[in-house]
Amino acid sequence: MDDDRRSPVRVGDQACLALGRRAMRRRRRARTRPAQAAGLAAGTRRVFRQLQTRMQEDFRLGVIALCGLVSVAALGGFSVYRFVRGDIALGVVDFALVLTIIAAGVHAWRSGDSRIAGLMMIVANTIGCVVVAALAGFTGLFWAYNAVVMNFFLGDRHPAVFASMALVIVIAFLPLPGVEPAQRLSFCATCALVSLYAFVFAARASRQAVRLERLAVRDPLTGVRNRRLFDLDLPRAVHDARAGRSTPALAVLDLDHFKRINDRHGHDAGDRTLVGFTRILQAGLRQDDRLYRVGGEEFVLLLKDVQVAGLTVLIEHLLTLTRTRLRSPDGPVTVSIGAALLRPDEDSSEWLARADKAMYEAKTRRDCGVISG
Ligand SMILES: Nc1nc2c(ncn2[C@@H]2O[C@H](COP(=O)(O)OP(=O)(O)OP(=O)(O)O)[C@@H](O)[C@H]2O)c(=O)[nH]1
Repeated sequence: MDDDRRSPVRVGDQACLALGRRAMRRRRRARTRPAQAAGLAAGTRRVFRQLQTRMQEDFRLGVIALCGLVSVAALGGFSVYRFVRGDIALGVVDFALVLTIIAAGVHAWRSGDSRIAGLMMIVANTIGCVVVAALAGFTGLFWAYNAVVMNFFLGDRHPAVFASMALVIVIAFLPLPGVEPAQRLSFCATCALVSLYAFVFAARASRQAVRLERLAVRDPLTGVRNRRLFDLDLPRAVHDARAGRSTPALAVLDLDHFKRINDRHGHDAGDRTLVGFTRILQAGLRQDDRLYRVGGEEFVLLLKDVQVAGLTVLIEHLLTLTRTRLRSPDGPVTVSIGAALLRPDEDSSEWLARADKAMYEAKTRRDCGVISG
């Protein structure tokens, strides 16, 4: 009885000891693990995080990456299989497709231009399908269904429709080894139908995606970019500046005595003033300048390429535009602006804090701009 009661404890003890020994071994290994390995793991995690973020932001890049990976694995496998079986020509085609998909993926990742990469994959898919059908005959035709569906997600609808039509027409007339006319007809009809369904689905999905994207990044009242997008764009601007691609500046704009408009004339009058303000600002900005609403009556301008002189002129211009054009039921409205050019050694939050501080300095006088030194 005693033994029975003690035995689970003993087993537990042994298990604990074993766990303890394992933990000690792990700790010892961890102590001796070279710092390089830790650095490599951190680097890999960083790349995965970057990949995840970019794929979430760019729908097409996500499709290219995921479909690309699956296609590379599948076609790579087929390529090896074909070489082993002695189908050198088909093996070469599959291998060329794998290389094109990798090249397209790398291009999309490096340049951020997923459109060209998608187009490259559409062209490769279509030509690949035709060549495979011409070489393999009936069995080669099945790859076309894959390709036509993928095309609608890899690129815009127009090139995808064009590629699908071209594929069906070419297959309809191409001499194919061992393919009966009825099989060919059946393939062309089903492939055209699959393309049509893919087109309808892709068109709806892309409309929804655009709508959702707009809802996610735009301020519903004024239609300008929102705080969420600003939080994403700000570190990107710092990154671009570090890479030597731009000399950016930030300007924080805060309407003066805005509460008074709300209090005296109601919230709707305040809303109309905010909308009017954004219209006026947008009229005075360059195409590359980005305007965000980050709070109630607080806006931020992210300017891509600017120097102190240009920034001074722009701020003067915006102060004048607002003072002379923005009207509320309470009379003319003014704005206070604080700005800061990015310093080489600061991060995004330090940069924003400097621009914010400059705005609070401007607020002491109102209808005024201050550029952080
Ligand atoms: N109409 C309207 N008012 C808003 C909105 N968001 C915030 N507010 C109001 O904006 C006002 C901001 O007031 P304060 O921060 O005191 O600023 P202010 O009156 O402009 O004062 P100064 O900035 O010091 O000149 C508050 O009354 C908020 O209720 C909005 O979307 N619409």
